[in-house]
Amino acid sequence: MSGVRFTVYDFEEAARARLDPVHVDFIAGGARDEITVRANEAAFARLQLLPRVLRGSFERDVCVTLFGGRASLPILLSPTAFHKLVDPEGEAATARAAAAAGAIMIVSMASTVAVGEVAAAARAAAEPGQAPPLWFQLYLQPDPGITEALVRRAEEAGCTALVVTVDSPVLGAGERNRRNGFHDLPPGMRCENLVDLRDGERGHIRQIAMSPEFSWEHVGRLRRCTDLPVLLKGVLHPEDARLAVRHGVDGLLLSNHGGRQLDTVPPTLELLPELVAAVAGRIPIVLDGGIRRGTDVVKALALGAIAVGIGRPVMWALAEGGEKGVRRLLHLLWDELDEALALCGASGLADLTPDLVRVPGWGSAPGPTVTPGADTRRGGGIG
Ligand SMILES: Cc1cc2nc3c(=O)[nH]c(=O)nc-3n(C[C@H](O)[C@H](O)[C@H](O)COP(=O)(O)O)c2cc1C
Ligand SMILES: O=C(O)C(=O)c1ccccc1
Repeated sequence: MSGVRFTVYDFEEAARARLDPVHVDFIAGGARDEITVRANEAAFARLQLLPRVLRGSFERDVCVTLFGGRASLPILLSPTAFHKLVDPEGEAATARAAAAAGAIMIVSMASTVAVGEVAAAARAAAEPGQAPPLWFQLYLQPDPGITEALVRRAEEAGCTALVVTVDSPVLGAGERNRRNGFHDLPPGMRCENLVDLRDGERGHIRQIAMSPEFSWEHVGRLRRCTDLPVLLKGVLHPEDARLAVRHGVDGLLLSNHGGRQLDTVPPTLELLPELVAAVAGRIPIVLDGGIRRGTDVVKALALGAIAVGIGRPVMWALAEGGEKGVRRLLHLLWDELDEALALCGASGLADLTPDLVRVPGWGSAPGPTVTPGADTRRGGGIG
């Protein structure tokens, strides 16, 4: 049905050929001039890799443990809404592919399959007892009862972490959708996690409330209402990262929403060193935005991310070939990552250190935390 896909970009091309252009715009689009959308990918292209040689990296391992859960690769499926738009099985197909690959999937609050069903699909696709962790993303809701009900649904489904998206006090990313008149899910699809939580508005794209009313107090409240690890998605300012730690947040998903919220914010990769310095090892940082290659993963991990997330590539792969498409995508990225490790002389993710990346020209490793040349003596010198 589908041809060989050699790169993430092949999935995008195939998906574009297959999808309604309105849905292509929904997926590809970003806020306003889409400056941040472009900047995310460009930041990875700009950074250079400086590999080590002769490090005996015949056996390589890219497994990662996050909040006690193990994944076969440090690439998470970032939360994306509306998978049924591109595949009839929607998030269930995505979850089967993620589970088969041993990848952590973050189920969107705006999923078109209920989180309990997504979890069941993941369990069914994994080796017995081997289902990789499933996390749940949510937007705080003005009615605290709705927020709590969502948390309970995620817990009951067996999700092992909550990801609270805090970059959406209002919904961004509107212009392409407005131009296209894309405001509603088509008939037969709806945000299944919200069903029965409130009346009316079902199937409407805005049935999820986004509100600028929230403050750190609400994060504290959520923190107290669950034992699950809580991550914040969309913290960009280092001062907010410090506040997150102070409010008992367990991790950050450093994200600019794929350039879909505030336009002209910096690419996430460029913010990573500052945020790593701000949290100072107290909580892990996952980064998303613009990851398209194994070398992109290497760069993010070298600069201190524990793992990365992918958003659009998952949508493209699901559109291209359903469950199998997402499986192929994850296999392809795993393969690229493994190759990049080998070429960098790394045997594992711990070998990915800041000295492996450089800014062009005369640069040393980027970011304020890194002293030029500081890592060159790692593992002992020859003298
Ligand atoms: C079609 C689409 C839907 C998204 N839906 C959500 C969502 O429901 N919740 C959320 O927190 N982020 C959402 N995001 C943002 C992603 O989680 C992620 O931050 C972003 O896509 C990463 O950038 P990338 O697409 O370059 O990989 C969405 C992104 C896209 C492209
Ligand atoms: O499109 C998005 O980026 C997004 O986050 C979203 C959230 C809820 C419903 C639809 C899309």
